[in-house]
Amino acid sequence: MSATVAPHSTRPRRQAGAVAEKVIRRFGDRVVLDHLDLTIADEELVVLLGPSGCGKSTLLRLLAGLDRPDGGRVEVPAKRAIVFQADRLLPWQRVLRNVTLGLHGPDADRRARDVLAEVGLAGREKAWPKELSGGEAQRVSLARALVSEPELVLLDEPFAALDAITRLRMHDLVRALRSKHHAAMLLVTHDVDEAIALADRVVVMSNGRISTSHLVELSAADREASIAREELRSALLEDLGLANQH
Ligand SMILES: Nc1ncnc2c1ncn2[C@@H]1O[C@H](COP(=O)(O)OP(=O)(O)OP(=O)(O)O)[C@@H](O)[C@H]1O
Repeated sequence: MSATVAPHSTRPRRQAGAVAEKVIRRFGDRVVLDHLDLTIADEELVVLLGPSGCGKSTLLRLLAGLDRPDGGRVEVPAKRAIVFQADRLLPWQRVLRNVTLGLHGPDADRRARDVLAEVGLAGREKAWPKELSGGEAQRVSLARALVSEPELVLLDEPFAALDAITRLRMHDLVRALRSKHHAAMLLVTHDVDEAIALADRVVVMSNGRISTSHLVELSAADREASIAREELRSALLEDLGLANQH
């Protein structure tokens, strides 16, 4: 079966933040993605959960354009950004240059400074990556992703290496950035609580496909504590085969 990867911008009208249709990805004999379908609406934040090794990063890499499917169709906007678990900053460049990397134009520095201020790092432009905490380094990674105003942001376990308090601060930051940047987002995590805290929709992957999809129509307060939250949490744990865990 042939595979296509089409940037939206070649089409007259954009349908959604991203579309994966009947996507297949094999590594040797192993079929990791098996006719997977997923649509992400404009400005929607979808969280992807699934057991280790089920193919979450493989899907993200396809949507980022870092890999190609063996079959099916991937339709994504031309402007995309990806943030990984490890910050991947260039150690020999200061914070500002790490953010302007790949940016062109006379206002690149100003835009980078603005986004650094948004992520709470005003005044740290001249710092070296080795001088940053883990949370600060991931803030720089977010700034680098957002500075080009992408229409799709892919986040592969971006907060997994951070301590619990820093992680909660990063959730606040993602919520604040969303209201300003209006990108569609797909965030991979192993953390059901993180999924409920952030998602418009949580999708669960198993056997190479999206097996379930849950809209999260909860207020900010209800995401913290409510019966609906606990019901969603139980449903997600069941989907993941972790129903006996609390
Ligand atoms: N380049 C590759 N070559 C061969 N096998 C690969 C390659 N990339 C991924 N795989 C395999 O595909 C499967 C899915 O990997 P992937 O990293 O997408 O899983 P994941 O769901 O993101 O896992 P985790 O939650 O542990 O990060 C794994 O069995 C992995 O070994």
